Amino acid sequence: MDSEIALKQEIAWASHLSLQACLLPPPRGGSCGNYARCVNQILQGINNMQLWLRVPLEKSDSMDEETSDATCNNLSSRLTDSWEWWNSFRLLCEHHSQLFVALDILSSLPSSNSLGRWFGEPVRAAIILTDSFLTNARGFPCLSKRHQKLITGFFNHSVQIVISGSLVHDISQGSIEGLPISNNDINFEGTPIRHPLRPYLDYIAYLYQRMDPLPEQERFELGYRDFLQSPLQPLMDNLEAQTYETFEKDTVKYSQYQRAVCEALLDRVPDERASTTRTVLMVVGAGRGPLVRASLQAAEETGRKLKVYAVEKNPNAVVTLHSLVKLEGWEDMVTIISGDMRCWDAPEKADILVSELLGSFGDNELSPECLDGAQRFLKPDGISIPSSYTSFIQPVTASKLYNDVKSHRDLAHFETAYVVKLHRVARLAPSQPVFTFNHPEYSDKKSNQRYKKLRFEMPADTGSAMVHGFAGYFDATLYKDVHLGIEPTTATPNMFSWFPIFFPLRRPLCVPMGSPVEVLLWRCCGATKVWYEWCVTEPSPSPLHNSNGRSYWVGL
Ligand SMILES: C[S@@+](CC[C@H](N)C(=O)[O-])C[C@H]1O[C@@H](n2cnc3c(N)ncnc32)[C@H](O)[C@@H]1O
Repeated sequence: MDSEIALKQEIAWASHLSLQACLLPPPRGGSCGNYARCVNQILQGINNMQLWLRVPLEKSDSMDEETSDATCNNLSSRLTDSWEWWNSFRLLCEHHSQLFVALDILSSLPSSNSLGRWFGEPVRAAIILTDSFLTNARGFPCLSKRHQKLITGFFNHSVQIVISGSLVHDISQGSIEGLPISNNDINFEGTPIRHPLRPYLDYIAYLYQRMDPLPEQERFELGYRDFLQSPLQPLMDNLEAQTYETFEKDTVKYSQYQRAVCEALLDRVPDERASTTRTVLMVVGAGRGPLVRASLQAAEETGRKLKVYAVEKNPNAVVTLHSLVKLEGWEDMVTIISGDMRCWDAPEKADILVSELLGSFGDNELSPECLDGAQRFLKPDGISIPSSYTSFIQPVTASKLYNDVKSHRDLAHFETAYVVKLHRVARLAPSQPVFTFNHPEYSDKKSNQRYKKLRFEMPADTGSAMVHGFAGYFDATLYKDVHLGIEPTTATPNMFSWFPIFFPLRRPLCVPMGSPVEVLLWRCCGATKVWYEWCVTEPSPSPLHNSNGRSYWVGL
């Protein structure tokens, strides 16, 4: 019962001071269920108060103690890792969005995979005990390489660092001398004073200062981290000027396209015919013209002659496209077509078809359906850039995303795929390919419907984990060896046009250590829409998500 009394005292103190957060000591010898019940009452009773549950980053003796509570008894016999304790606790609190974790960092650390799980959990603070510090050659505190890496990871995830314990390093000789003295080190009489734990703080500050600054693009994207966005619908909707403007800033994407067009032109037109052959290239879904520019630059670079058709269905973008062609003096080379590529009656056939109709999950902006229409006017031996694209998924812990979806309190939001700059997530297993589309595709049996069953095995030393959904990516082959994509292991460096996609699960899936995760995904096509359905079958079945596209679909 000690811990319950401590808990009540802590809460009383915190609410008296109108604190926003309160750090809960772990229950010692008390009842786990009763403790959770108490926390639930507080979470319900005090609006907006955050409760930070203190969990050791190791197996803790307190967890093995006999308790009177059945839940806790079962728990203690099963527990091999403190994540399980936290998990049981948050299940008892129904994934409450105000319940957070403060991790006690001890001198030994679990494996990297085991640690990695915490980056998808709501960790607010890391409490480093002074006896976890090592001693460097000069007698000062320092941390092991693994601890340093962990702390840097916490900095990257805005986890507050707390130093706790007593001074266990004898640094009397070098205390003040040689170290900068801040105003906080001087008392009102001007005499230098130091907090006894100051050497530990200095070391943590040193680790922070040593970190590489965020690249400019990452800084720009800070506000998008873990923020759920609805995917674009460039076929059904007309994109706004601002959206095109953002696309056009991504020079990496266009230089990959330029490289692909260069290689295609060189393959298609040998040097001896370069001055006599004019290649017909069609940019389908030209937007405001960046791929037209990249194609013309490729022609100049390779010394090939080009005739370009720019097909675009968004009338607003077509206006800008006309201005661009006039401004650049491309009138003799570029013909603008205002209309939908699926029903355009082309006056001639194309040697090369260039498009960028890709979503975060590759086919989710309906590139397959659009290019099916466009391949009618590609020569039988013509080239499509991209020539193929594949989607990928992997299971993730993402408690913040789960709570954000849950906050809408409806089914539809749990059956929607979101575009999101993933940050506070733990990627639990390597990603695997889902659906592939090739272009052109002349097969009689051609269908854009797909079905895939995937089985993910988490590394054995991860332990148990919580899956809140699946992160999705794509990789596209533009032409031969030129690719672009966002799949984490092969992602095109410095390209920022796409964030990953996230398929949530209605009920978070608890995966026991060593159990595989089996997931089924469908791409379904109707007369007016395309949609995905998904479910999990192992370790325990989930409901089928988005049956018949009832919650989320992409309009044709
Ligand atoms: C993702 S944007 C790419 C725009 C531009 N190519 C770029 O890279 O910046 C896709 C463009 O294709 C256009 N689009 C989509 N489906 C189309 C269709 N069926 N026919 C013509 N244009 C289409 C959209 O209006 C949009 O401008």
